Amino acid sequence: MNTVITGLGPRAVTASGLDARSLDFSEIPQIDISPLYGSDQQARLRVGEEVRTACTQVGFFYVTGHQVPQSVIDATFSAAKSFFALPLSEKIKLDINRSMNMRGYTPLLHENTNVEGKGDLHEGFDIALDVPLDDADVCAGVFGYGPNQWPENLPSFREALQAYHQAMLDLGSMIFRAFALALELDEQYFLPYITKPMAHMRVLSYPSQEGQVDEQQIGIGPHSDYECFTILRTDEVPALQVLNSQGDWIQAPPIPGAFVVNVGDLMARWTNNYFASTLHRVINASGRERFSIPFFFGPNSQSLIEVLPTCQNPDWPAQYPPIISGDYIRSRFDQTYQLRQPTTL
Ligand SMILES: O=C(O)CCC(=O)C(=O)O
Ligand SMILES: [Fe+2]
Repeated sequence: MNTVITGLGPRAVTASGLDARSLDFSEIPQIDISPLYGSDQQARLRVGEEVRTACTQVGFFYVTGHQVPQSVIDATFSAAKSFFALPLSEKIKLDINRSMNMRGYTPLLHENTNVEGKGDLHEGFDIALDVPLDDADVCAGVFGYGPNQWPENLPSFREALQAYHQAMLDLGSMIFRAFALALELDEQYFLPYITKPMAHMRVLSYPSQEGQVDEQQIGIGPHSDYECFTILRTDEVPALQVLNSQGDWIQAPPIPGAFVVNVGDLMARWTNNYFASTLHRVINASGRERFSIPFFFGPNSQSLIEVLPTCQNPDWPAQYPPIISGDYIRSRFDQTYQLRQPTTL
């Protein structure tokens, strides 16, 4: 691995001879991960190299060649539309503020991702790994675990989101394999860390903003994600923007059939800032409602996260002390929840 240590930590250098390509992510790479499902070892390593370049230089990439059935995705968007179309009085019965473990409904403007913002212009519904109340970790109060809550009269919503969540657990473990290859670790390195991941997931609905857009009140204010990585699917409405290293916002338009994957802060920390966790935001000024489904993937709540062995050496000492995954994620959720609006109807 060819790296240069900069004031912001090490950056990857691709072997491109003397030619300088002005990549610096005016483009977000597209990576075909289908070799990860096959047995050609060289092809798998090439996927790892592409993922390494994307994660070190951009922090974002599109994934194609996955095995998530289109029917599972379509059913989830359609279920999300039906749910958000319910009257507020129905949705608020599942208020996330009354949930012990951050599951349920968030009304419009109740979340504030940006400390300086005036509330995010989206509604959401959150689920995560469904862990029963009699589970030992739930009884012991381990952060992030517990049961989901569901609308009573919308069984198709529950079925669709559960199937989508399972598909993301499978795709997420494939992406962790690619991360391991990218980091010159054993391909299975991360698997013991994701035997009981919190695996938080949301369906989001963004109304369109008309006229002059107030930068303090957009779909989602500028933020980085907390976990190791996010797998995002959006409908066909372009609205996601990503900040490049020059400080410019770059459009990340939807690509048919592709997921967007972005590195989160816990992975940046685990890799000693080798992987970049990149700021992003959402502005929907398309004239139509927009739907998206982010799935946030990281280790088991009780995993110890220490800078990876391949991401440190005497010239590149670990910049972070070891931390329990759930403690880190809890601290990030606590910050966001402080900015939430209490629910009033
Ligand atoms: O809806 C999107 O495109 C992005 C959502 C997002 O960034 C998030 O939920 O963290
Ligand atoms: Fe995000």
